Amino acid sequence: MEGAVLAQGLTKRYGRNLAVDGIDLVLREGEIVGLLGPNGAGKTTTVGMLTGLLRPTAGRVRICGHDPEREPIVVKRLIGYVPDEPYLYEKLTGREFVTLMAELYRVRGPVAAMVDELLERFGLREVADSQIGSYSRGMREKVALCGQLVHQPQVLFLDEPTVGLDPRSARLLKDTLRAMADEGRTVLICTHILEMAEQICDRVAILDRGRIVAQGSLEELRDAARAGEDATLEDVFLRLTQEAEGVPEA
Ligand SMILES: Nc1ncnc2c1ncn2[C@@H]1O[C@H](COP(=O)(O)OP(=O)(O)OP(=O)(O)O)[C@@H](O)[C@H]1O
Repeated sequence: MEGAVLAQGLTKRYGRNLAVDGIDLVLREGEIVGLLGPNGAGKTTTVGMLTGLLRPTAGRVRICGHDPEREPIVVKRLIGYVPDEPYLYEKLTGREFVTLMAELYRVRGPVAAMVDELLERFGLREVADSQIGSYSRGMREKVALCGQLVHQPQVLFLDEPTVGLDPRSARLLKDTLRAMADEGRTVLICTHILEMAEQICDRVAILDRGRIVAQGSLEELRDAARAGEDATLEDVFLRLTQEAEGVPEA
């Protein structure tokens, strides 16, 4: 079963630095998966390869059965990707930007109404006709997200999605992602915010120095880390990443 996202032996080497070291990952339809790991663990590099933006040194990627290297257009239509610092056109208004994204993705149907609905949902109606250059950090994140939701991607990749969001917007994002998953879509979230992963992810994979050191539901990770029932994801995360670094337990 290939799932919505498949990585097999996925590897990226930068010179002598093995940034991603042969990881295997399967994401199924309808699940929200968190990719967690300390700084420099290889999360962004992994997502770069899954989205076809970075060429793997070795290994195989499939998105809904398609190869991002051989079928880049097909794969780009299927996915959405919001990087941690999205590239935005400062001179465009929010409405123009999301409309442009809809056009690039050849969205059919009532595009203007779809764009309005997204901007409204993310509380951007009042700034919809202002230039993105004047937006706050959170507004920029939200408009970038709208630009990647307008074509209703089958798989959505988000890098550090809630960093600039206020609690209401973070909640809205979580509800939106859950609704997507309920429709059978797949979401991969790279995050440092363990609370967010705990609240929203069906499953997490913990990446450390380019390797997946554990993956599963929070309960499964608690078992893997031999942590007690009341252990938080933070406890589990610290224990697993410390073990991988050979740091003795306190
Ligand atoms: N373009 C590049 N050239 C050389 N090395 C790189 C490049 N991009 C990433 N790396 C290295 O690859 C490793 C993984 O980096 P990556 O950005 O994927 O980590 P990350 O888990 O996303 O980190 P963070 O949480 O800090 O964003 C790091 O050692 C980094 O220095």
